[in-house]
Amino acid sequence: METLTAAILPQTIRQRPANSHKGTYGRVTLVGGNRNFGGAILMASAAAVYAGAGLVTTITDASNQSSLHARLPEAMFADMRQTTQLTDLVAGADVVVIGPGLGTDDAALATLQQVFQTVTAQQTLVVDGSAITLVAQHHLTLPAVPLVLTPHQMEWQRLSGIAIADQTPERNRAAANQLNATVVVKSHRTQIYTPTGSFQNPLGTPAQATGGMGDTLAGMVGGFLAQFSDHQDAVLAAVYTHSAIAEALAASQYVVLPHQIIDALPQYMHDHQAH
Ligand SMILES: NC(=O)C1=CN([C@@H]2O[C@H](COP(=O)(O)OP(=O)(O)OC[C@H]3O[C@@H](n4cnc5c(N)ncnc54)[C@H](O)[C@@H]3O)[C@@H](O)[C@H]2O)[C@@H](O)CC1
Ligand SMILES: Nc1ncnc2c1ncn2[C@@H]1O[C@H](COP(=O)(O)OP(=O)(O)O)[C@@H](O)[C@H]1O
Ligand SMILES: [Mg+2]
Repeated sequence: METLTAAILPQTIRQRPANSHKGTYGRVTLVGGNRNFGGAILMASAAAVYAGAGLVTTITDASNQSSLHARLPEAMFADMRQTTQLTDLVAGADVVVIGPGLGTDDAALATLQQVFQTVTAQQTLVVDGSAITLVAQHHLTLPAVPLVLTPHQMEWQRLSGIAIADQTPERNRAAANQLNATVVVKSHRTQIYTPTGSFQNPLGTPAQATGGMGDTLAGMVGGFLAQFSDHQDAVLAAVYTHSAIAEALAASQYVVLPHQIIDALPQYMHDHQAH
């Protein structure tokens, strides 16, 4: 297990070439947010935008449209129930993030299965939150595309069958290999299992223990993957950045809110890009 350091940041976060445009920085489509969990997909979408993704589309319950646009006019909206449009928007993305606030009812399951059938090996799929729980509950087969799973320990228990107390690096490594995915096992000291390595995040604070913190990370992972060509580095740098910003804010705050991490992203990435 390799411990991450700040070296992952300039190794990953490139200076933007002058001759570039929004297409250079990737299209991210995020799917989630039922009637009750609209905030989750809003935070994930905002994290992708503020991390620098070139174009962000949010596919969510129609009841979330005005709050999404009030908070995040940069994101495009599509109704999760309009299945033809959903297929088109998923097919057109470089990175698809599914799960924040998706819920686990029949409609959520149908949406997840449609996304799984649509994604191709040219795209990267980030599976988070409810989507992980649905895969576990319904024994779904994950699509054969580049995959990043971002479970917290309970979601990982559901998916891998490894009880939280038994989630050792050796067992986690074996389960990640079997899933043929990069797995970010989130805890107070998050571990990342990529196809070629196992990494420990040395950062993070209990000030982060608040709803929406993982939704925010999922959006950041999507935003980093869309922009930075080395996918392992993109995931590692997103995890590191999320906790590093939280630690900095926690020096003077009892709790760190997800939107505060999102707000801090552009400056943090500016300050830690390659020179
Ligand atoms: N504002 C919103 O709309 C929010 C929506 N959320 C969404 O709610 C759905 C359900 O996710 P939840 O994670 O809340 O529910 P889950 O039922 O999947 O997991 C939460 C349970 O896992 C336990 N647990 C054990 N180890 C843990 C660890 N290391 N980290 C986190 N939990 C651990 C918790 O105590 C809790 O009982 C997801 O789709 C999520 O995206 C949540 O993110 C909360 C905020
Ligand atoms: N005590 C803690 N120390 C460090 N990081 C924490 C702590 N508690 C939570 N986190 C981080 O917060 C995030 C929580 O993710 P998750 O449980 O999926 O939240 P949600 O689904 O509510 O958005 C993870 O990145 C986790 O590592
Ligand atoms: Mg979560």
